[in-house]
Amino acid sequence: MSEQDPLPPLEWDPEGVQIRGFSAGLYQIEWLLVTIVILYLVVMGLPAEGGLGVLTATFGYFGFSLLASRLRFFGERQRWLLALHTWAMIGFITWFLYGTEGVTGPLASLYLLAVVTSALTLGVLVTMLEVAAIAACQLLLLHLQGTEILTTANLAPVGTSIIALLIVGYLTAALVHTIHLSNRTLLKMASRDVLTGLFNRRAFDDLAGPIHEMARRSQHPYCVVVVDMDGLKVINDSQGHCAGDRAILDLAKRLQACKRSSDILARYGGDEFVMLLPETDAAGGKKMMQRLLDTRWHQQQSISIGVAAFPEHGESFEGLVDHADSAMYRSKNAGGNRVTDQNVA
Ligand SMILES: Nc1nc2c(ncn2[C@@H]2O[C@H](COP(=O)(O)OP(=O)(O)OP(=O)(O)O)[C@@H](O)[C@H]2O)c(=O)[nH]1
Repeated sequence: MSEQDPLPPLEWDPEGVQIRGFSAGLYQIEWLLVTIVILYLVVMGLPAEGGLGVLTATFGYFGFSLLASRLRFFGERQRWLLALHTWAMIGFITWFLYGTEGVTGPLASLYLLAVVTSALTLGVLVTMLEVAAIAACQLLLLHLQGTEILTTANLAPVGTSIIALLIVGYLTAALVHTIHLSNRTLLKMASRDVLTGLFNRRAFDDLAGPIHEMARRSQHPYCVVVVDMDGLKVINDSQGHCAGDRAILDLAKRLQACKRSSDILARYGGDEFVMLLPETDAAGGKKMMQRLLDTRWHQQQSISIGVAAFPEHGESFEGLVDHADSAMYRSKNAGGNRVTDQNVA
């Protein structure tokens, strides 16, 4: 609804967005892995024993990563697809090390690629489990090379590399977690009004979009209500801005208390509030706002209210907000403290 991007929509999930974005770019890490492996084979030559197996595994892995990057069947469970990629990476690296120089070779650090991929997307716990799996793979490699694994001297290189993987994995995952938290805080700040804590105008427009779409498809009604305080300037001028702020806060609380949980309430600006009432026609919206006007509080603080409903007063959301706004001004011009709908001439 709102044209003023680039703020993300309210239902924006920074973690989900990051995972989807990372999945789309994952092939770059896998191609880096394959490129390093191929460069190694070009420089060092194919191992005399099992060279064909190493080459087949390399191209097999390359084919897998190409295929897996096209997979979409995991849908929302994109995490599992990412986990599958990292397991395949660990499996391939282990196989490659087995066919070449084993855990003591320079390419043992390739496990870092799998650990960083996991830490960026799958969280601390899964990453630590993957490091444990890598430790098991390294011990298996030592064993397959015929090395006695239960000696301190032989375990030391594996221990050193596992500690490095643990540190990198843990710190990366912790950093990503902090970034998600700050993204959430920023999103909250960008979508809330500072004084009342209600949604701001942009957030309201974003939330209204899907509700309008659903109502349009099902032809179910919804109602837009514009509420404006009467005489806030007088309060500000006579009692000061703090009193004006208190009056705005008070109204926000009352509107909050009168709405249903599915209704959306926002501060549209200044002393103007807007509500969206799903599954409510104009008569229902008017009745609800009249109940609010009938409470004792409004004998002290006057408000003007305008109501417009979909589909009876218009087919576009923006049009309905305009209609509710004009209806609100008609309430104000008629003396305030009343609710008017779009039908009133
Ligand atoms: N205290 C306070 N005042 C605000 C805030 N936002 C806007 N205002 C002031 O509220 C006043 C609104 O003025 P108007 O739009 O004329 O509204 P009004 O005085 O309620 O008059 P009518 O709407 O015609 O009844 C302006 O003086 C704004 O500066 C706010 O957050 N706090």
